[in-house]
Parts: sequence; structure tokens; C-alpha cells
Amino acid sequence: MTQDELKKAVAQAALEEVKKIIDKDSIAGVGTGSTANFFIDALATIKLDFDGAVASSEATRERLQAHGITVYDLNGVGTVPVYVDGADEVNGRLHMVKGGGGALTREKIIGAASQTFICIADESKQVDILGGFPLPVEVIPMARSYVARELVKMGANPMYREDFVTDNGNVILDLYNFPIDNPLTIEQKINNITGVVTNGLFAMRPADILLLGCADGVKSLKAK
Ligand SMILES: O=C(CO)[C@H](O)[C@H](O)COP(=O)(O)O
Repeated sequence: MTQDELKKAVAQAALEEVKKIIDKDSIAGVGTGSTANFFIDALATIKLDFDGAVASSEATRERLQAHGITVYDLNGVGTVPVYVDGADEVNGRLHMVKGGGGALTREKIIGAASQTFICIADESKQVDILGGFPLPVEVIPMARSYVARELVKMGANPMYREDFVTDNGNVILDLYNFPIDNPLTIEQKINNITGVVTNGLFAMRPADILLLGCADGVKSLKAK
């Protein structure tokens, strides 16, 4: 199976999970990225069976609307019953590194506001120790150099993601070669640096279910 076929398979499996949770009045939380895009296309096939969606990025909002799915502001909808999103890396505790596409802050907000977080990923994303994928940190533009110096003190190697502005008008520092042995502590420590909006570690709010696309089928995993 190609990577795209694996992504499509997990997106379809996520749709089956979502169908068990949502009803006509429900709002679905929808993530960002190529795997999430397959999920959006799958979700569109049941668009008459739920009220609408909240989107973790402008790109996702546009794709949902192109399918005729109503997109709501999170402020108007309260708790979201289910959120489906991809990941750049995921470990056995369902902690994730996210934000390769730069949507980490809105993803984290919707994840936090959701009752069930379903992570959809192909098997290449499963790791024992997070940090092989560069960890994104969203930063207020004027704080970029200060935050970079503080991250260097933590042993990280921050690289400015050039020519990229987040949907919130901020910049991204990607942390290369930064093994994340204690995701909970590192997530909080980076978030405590003044000028950081958030970082792409999802340990305080891990996924509840991982649907992992493997050559022999989709596996449904819970945190160990
Ligand atoms: O966090 C994300 C975007 O900010 C994505 O979920 C992550 O980058 C995975 O993307 P893809 O499904 O394209 O591999």
C-alpha cells in the first residue's frame, strides 16, 4: 500500500468512529494536513448527519466549506464531542509531535476543547521517543531571537521557519536534534518561555485513540 492509501484507510476508519459519537446537532473538530484532508473528504459523505465543524486552520476551513460543511467559530460551540487530526510523530502513550504544517496552536486549542481526540496516522509516524521530527514552536514575532536563545539554553537547536507565517500572524522555530525523553515536562518548560504561544508537543492533552494505518490494516490503539 502507498502512504496515501494508508492515510485514506485511517481516514475512513476515523469516519466510522466519528459516526458512533456524533448526531444531527453535533460539531466535529477537524485537524490539518494531508491525512486530515482525507478525513475531510470522508466526512463530507455524511455531511447531512451532523451540524457542522470547527477547523484547526484556514486551509481546513476552506476545504470543509468547499464540501458544503458549515464551519463554526469555536467560541460559539462549547465542548466539541470529537476531534480528528494527524500527527508528525506519536509514541506509545499517544503523546504527539504536531505542527509540521504550522497549525499547532489552533490544533492544540481544539484538542483541549474536545471530549475525544482521535489521531490518524500511517505507521511511519509511530516512534518510541519523540523528537526525530523537528518540534515546532509558535512564537510572537518580536520575541523570536529571545526565545531562540532560551531554547538553546535548553539544549535545542532552533531553526527559524523562513517565509512562513501562522494563521495567527506568528512565526515558527523548529527544534532539530532534540530528543524528547520527558514530553510532559518539556511541553510545559517550552510553553513557560515568554513570547512562546505554544509548542507542538501534545503530552498534556494526548490523543485518546490512535488509528494507525499499517500494511496489514488499520490498528486502533489506546495509550499504554
Ligand atoms: O500537525 C499537523 C499540521 O500542523 C499535521 O497533523 C501533521 O503535520 C501531519 O500532517 P500529515 O498528515 O500531512 O502528515
